Amino acid sequence: MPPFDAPEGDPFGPHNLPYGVFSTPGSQERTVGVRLGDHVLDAGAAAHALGSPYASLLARPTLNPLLAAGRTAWSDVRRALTAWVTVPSHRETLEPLFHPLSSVTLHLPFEVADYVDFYASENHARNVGRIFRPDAADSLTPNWKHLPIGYHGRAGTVVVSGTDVVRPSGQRKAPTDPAPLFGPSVRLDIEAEVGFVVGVPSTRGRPVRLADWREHVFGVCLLNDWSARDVQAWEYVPLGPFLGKSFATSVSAWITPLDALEEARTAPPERTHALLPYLDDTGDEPGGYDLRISVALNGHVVSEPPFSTMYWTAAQQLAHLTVNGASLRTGDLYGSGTVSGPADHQRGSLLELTWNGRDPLELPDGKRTFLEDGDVVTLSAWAPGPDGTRVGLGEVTGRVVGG
Ligand SMILES: O=C(O)/C=C/C(=O)CC(=O)CC(=O)O
Ligand SMILES: [Ca+2]
Ligand SMILES: [Mg+2]
Repeated sequence: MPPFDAPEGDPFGPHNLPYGVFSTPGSQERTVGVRLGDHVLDAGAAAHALGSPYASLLARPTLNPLLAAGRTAWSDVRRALTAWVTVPSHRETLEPLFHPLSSVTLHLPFEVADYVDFYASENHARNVGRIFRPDAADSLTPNWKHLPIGYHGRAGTVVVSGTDVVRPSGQRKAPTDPAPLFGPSVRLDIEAEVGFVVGVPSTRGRPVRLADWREHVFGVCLLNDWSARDVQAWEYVPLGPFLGKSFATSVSAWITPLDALEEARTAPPERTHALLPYLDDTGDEPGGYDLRISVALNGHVVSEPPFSTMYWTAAQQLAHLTVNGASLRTGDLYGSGTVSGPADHQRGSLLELTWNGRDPLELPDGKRTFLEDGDVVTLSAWAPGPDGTRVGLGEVTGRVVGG
């Protein structure tokens, strides 16, 4: 077992070091782990063994204490971890604390406090507008370029990658149906998104400024916002998504710290409308991220959405989320919104990829419009890292089971 020798070019090399929570076979005990190659380092045990002051943040069953500790602690812990896994003299001490990934169970890495989901891809918003509101003069609603649209979701149904998703039941009514029907959704869909994990709380009544985003947000995960399109289309006017999106939201088991994504920072698309001062990022450091997402359905890649095309940045989303004085809590999670690029094969939902079922996908195992029971959806992603490396963002996967 060579845990210190993640092969050259491994997207989970020492330049990455994402955090998760794991347990080993036969043990109920969960603890914070850090991924290196295809191994997990028991971070709390490593801190103890090396006499590090960070043991109290890492020997915990969730990431919440580390999240709450703030940016200086985040950077210090990351620097320490980098040294632990790269300095040869630690090898003997740490070797027994590495576990093969295949031997551990990965858990939901943090206690999710509040969950918000945005709608920040212009390509996605225009596609959905055309599909859901074909008679509207503009595919974007009048507010879209002035504020990052979002809704508050259901934190208690956020599940970790690998958790089965039970097909939801609900009301639906197609325009041609004389009355609403009730039953299992017949338009179950995915949404490929990036999730942002809040570490440091904010004070009620005090909005978080754009410039302070990094003091609050710890890192990113991959997120699949499972959506029942038939339920959504019937229920969403006038208050927005409700039961069509609250039954399950899957997140990846690994949280990549922002510090691992420095090389991936990129400018967002040019703004076409002047922004109010609290959202105006003109002249700021680049607020976008170059994350390359891949969507696989039953093992076949059906889409490759580029996160760099997102119109609203995560900093603008947090500024907007708190501008009314709403406070943040450790463990708050917000989704970027479905990531769709301009090209057909860059769309982040089956709604768009099949144009609401009109144009089925041709897969080796048959045609597909929306999800069928037994289907497995896997989102994965990587970002450019230092010196031509890749930073792996892991994956979020889930299988649909009959309701
Ligand atoms: O435009 C609508 O009525 C609905 C849009 C969505 O379903 C999108 C959504 O959940 C937000 C997103 O992921 O972009
Ligand atoms: Ca969504
Ligand atoms: Mg959801």
